[in-house]
Amino acid sequence: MTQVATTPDHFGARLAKAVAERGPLCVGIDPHPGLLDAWELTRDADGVERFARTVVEALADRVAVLKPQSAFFERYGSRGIAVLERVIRDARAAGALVLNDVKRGDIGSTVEAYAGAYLDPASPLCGDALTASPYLGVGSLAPLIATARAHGNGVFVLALTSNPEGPSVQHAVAADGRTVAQTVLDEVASLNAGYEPYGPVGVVVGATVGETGHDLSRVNGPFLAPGLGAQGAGPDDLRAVFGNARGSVLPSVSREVLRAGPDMAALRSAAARAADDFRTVLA
Ligand SMILES: O=C(O)c1cc(=O)[nH]c(=O)n1[C@@H]1O[C@H](COP(=O)(O)O)[C@@H](O)[C@H]1O
Repeated sequence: MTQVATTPDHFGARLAKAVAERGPLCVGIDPHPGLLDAWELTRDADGVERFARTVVEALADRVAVLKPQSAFFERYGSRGIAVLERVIRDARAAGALVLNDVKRGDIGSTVEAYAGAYLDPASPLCGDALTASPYLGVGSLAPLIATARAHGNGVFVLALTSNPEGPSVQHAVAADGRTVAQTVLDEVASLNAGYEPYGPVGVVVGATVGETGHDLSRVNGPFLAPGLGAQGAGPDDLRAVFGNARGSVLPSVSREVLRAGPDMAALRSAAARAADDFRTVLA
């Protein structure tokens, strides 16, 4: 876990390059039943496939990161998972980085299997990164970090989530006086030490969380910032939440952009507008 790689193709470098070229934006592919209705698609694997493939066709050649939310595919069983496989493959082929939003966390020996499923190129579900939950201990995620490093992929660890229930766990104070979230931030910082422009282990900090008093300055990794749009936060909140760390923020929106569909030109303009707004605030 102390190995440091600063080769240009580690995930931090790949993400920084994608953001520089395409703008600071991650678009979530979240085929909510209500969105399937609005797009006049069926609430089944066929509907999800049409939905997700439209997003990929409209956006994968222009946004930095696409983030399929796995549960919306899993709920349709093996056919839904097969759709997810194709979405991951096609989005990456069109040049987007794919962040598998699976929020996995378990004992280390099982985390090893998740690493094989989502971060090893031998798997049909392999993306460029995944979301992970640290509540079995950040150390339990070691197999994810090792597999990510081995293949130039990344991991985004939940720290200060965008939902209102998050602080009851994440602001809890541990025996050493730090909050749970600060412990996560500090452990991730040590995993990213020595990397440039930043390391392959990101953290999730919602744009909704306000000024929490946590120290974000040492993470040396990307910040995934959901909570924008449908959950109420706007671009200006990024300045308040991230302060001087805002140069490493990857804003993430799902419904706010997806509601513009199914028209592909409308999806593209919604994404372009969001990327422009975020670029201005994060500069
Ligand atoms: O890890 C995430 O992506 C995530 C973390 C978090 O703290 N809050 C959060 O909303 N998300 C995800 O980000 C997306 C937000 O969707 P919208 O509210 O529609 O933009 C959903 O897929 C959530 O599961």
